Amino acid sequence: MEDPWKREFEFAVEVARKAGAEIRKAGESEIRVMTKSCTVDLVTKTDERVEKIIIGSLKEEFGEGTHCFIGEESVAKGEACVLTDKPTWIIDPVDGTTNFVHGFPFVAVSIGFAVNKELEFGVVYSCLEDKMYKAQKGKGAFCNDEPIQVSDVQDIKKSIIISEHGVDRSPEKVTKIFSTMQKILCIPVHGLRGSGTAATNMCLVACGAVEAFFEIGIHCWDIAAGAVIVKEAGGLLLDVNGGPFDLMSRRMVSANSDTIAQRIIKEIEIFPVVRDDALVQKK
Ligand SMILES: Nc1ncnc2c1ncn2[C@@H]1O[C@H](CO)[C@@H](O)[C@H]1OP(=O)(O)O
Ligand SMILES: [Mg+2]
Repeated sequence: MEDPWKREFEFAVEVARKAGAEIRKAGESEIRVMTKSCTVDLVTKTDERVEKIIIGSLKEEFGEGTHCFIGEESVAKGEACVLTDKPTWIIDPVDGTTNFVHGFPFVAVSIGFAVNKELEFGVVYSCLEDKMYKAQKGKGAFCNDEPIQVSDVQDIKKSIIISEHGVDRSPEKVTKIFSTMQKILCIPVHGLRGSGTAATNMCLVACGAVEAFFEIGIHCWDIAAGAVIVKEAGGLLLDVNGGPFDLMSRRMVSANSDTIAQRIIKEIEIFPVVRDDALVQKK
């Protein structure tokens, strides 16, 4: 079958590479840090500039009328975060901003593309490692052009699981997050990890370095691209309650297999979050 989104996919890879080069360069000079929702929710001029570069390049190439854009920093400034049937780019210019600010070496550019609310392709460029992860629906997943596959480990006791703790430090939420982590750690699993970027975490599931990554609180731009990459590498995505994955719900389990996913889901203590598409628009 003809590939209707080939041009968009190839362009996304090039834009991600260009954005990653900008991030690397910016990391060499002083980084000016600002905050968003709270003192640990960081943003830099680089996040804003790189998002402008990405969206600007895409608009120039594909026009503004037919394509829609959901970008982390544009939403922070009040743009809509609603997925329609139109071709929609879902962008995190700097995933792992806290890592970027501290020089912790995992920072990714994440570009997902959905049509009719279904993800068609995803590109994650882990720019400090120079790893380009990409996948198109039905065409497999790749890292630097080599095919990648999820791990075949089915025994949770032989797994490594990733989770993160987000930016909400209210004691009730932190208690739930750590209680879940404690229960999983004590199954026991081989280890718990976290790279500090959701997009990279998903690529670690996709290439078989870990068996699963789950989180409550992530946003659509953190995981849109990674979702395609995990699926195309043979993995699966679920809601944290075991139901179907919903990109806008801010809840996700990505895993190499249903067995591993269900075992983790048994332990997850769910707490409420406001859906991405329920965020109040400021514009
Ligand atoms: N409120 C939140 N809760 C959980 N994860 C969040 C979050 N806000 C951002 N993240 C993302 O989760 C990972 C670390 O927890 C990063 O990918 C980070 O993306 P960011 O660096 O683009 O903000
Ligand atoms: Mg992010």
